[in-house]
Amino acid sequence: MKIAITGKGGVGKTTLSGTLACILSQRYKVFAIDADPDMNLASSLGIMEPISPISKMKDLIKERTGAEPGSSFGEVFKMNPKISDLPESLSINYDSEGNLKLLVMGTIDKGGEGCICPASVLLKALMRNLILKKDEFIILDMEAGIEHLGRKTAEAVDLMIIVVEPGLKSIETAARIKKLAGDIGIPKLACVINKVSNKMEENFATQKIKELGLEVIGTIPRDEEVIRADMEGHPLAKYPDSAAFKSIAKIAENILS
Ligand SMILES: Nc1ncnc2c1ncn2[C@@H]1O[C@H](COP(=O)(O)OP(=O)(O)OP(=O)(O)O)[C@@H](O)[C@H]1O
Repeated sequence: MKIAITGKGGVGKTTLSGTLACILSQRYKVFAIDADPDMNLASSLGIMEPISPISKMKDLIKERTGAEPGSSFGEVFKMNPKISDLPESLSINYDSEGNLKLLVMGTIDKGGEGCICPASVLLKALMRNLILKKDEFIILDMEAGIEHLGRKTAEAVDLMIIVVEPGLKSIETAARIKKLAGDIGIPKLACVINKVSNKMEENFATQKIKELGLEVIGTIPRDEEVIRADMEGHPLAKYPDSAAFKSIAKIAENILS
C-alpha cells in the first residue's frame, strides 16, 4: 500500500509519517520516503547523522543521466535513467531486520515551473519506480504542493492523508490539496487532525473537514511527549504510552482495516 502524507507546513506530517512507518514496520516491509524539502523524516525516526539527499549525489546523477547536476539548459541527457537497483542501494536501513528503509530525496532548486534537469529526472524516475513497482508499504512524507507527484505516479498512490490542525489556515491548504489531488487522480483522500487540545478544537476541525467533503481517519492530541521526543532526538515510537503514539497506532489500524 502506498500512502502519501501532506498538509500545510508544520502541521505534523513528519511526526505522523515517521511514527506510522515505525508502527507498520512491525508487521510489514516499509519504505519511508522523505520528499519534503525540510528533510526531517530521518530525525523523526531518531537518525541524527547527516544524510546526503539523492538530489545532491552528483556522481550518481552524472552516471545515470550522463549530465552534471545543474547542467546548462540545452544539454542532452538520458530522460529514462536506469534506477531499478537504486531503492535498495540508496536506502538507509532503520532496523536490523531491514523492515524499515529510509530514502531522502532532497529538492531541486527550480529555475521555473516543471524544471527538467538531470537531478529532477532522476528523482522522478526513482519515485515512479518505487511507487509503481514495490509492493511493500510506502510512506511518502511530502510538501504541500503535490503536482510533482505527476499523474501516473499519483494514480499508484492508494491513499493521501492530509494533516490539518485546528485553524483555518491548514484547512484552506487542505482544500487546495483536495483540488490538486483530484486534478492528478489520487484515488482516496482522508484527513488526520493533529495538535488537538480540547473537544472544541476537535469539533471545529471535524466540521470544517466535513464541509470540504473529506473523511477524518483519526485525531492526535497536542502532546508534550511529541515535543520531548523531538528535543531528545528520539522517535515518538520510543514513547508507546504517550497519547499521541496511541492515537497514531489507532490511525494505522484504521488504514489497515
Ligand atoms: N501532536 C503533537 N503535539 C505536540 N507537538 C507536535 C505534535 N505533532 C507535531 N508536533 C510538533 O510540531 C512541530 C512540527 O511537526 P512536524 O515536523 O512533524 O511537522 P511538518 O508538517 O512535517 O513540518 P514541515 O512542514 O516543517 O516539514 C514539531 O516541533 C513537532 O514536535
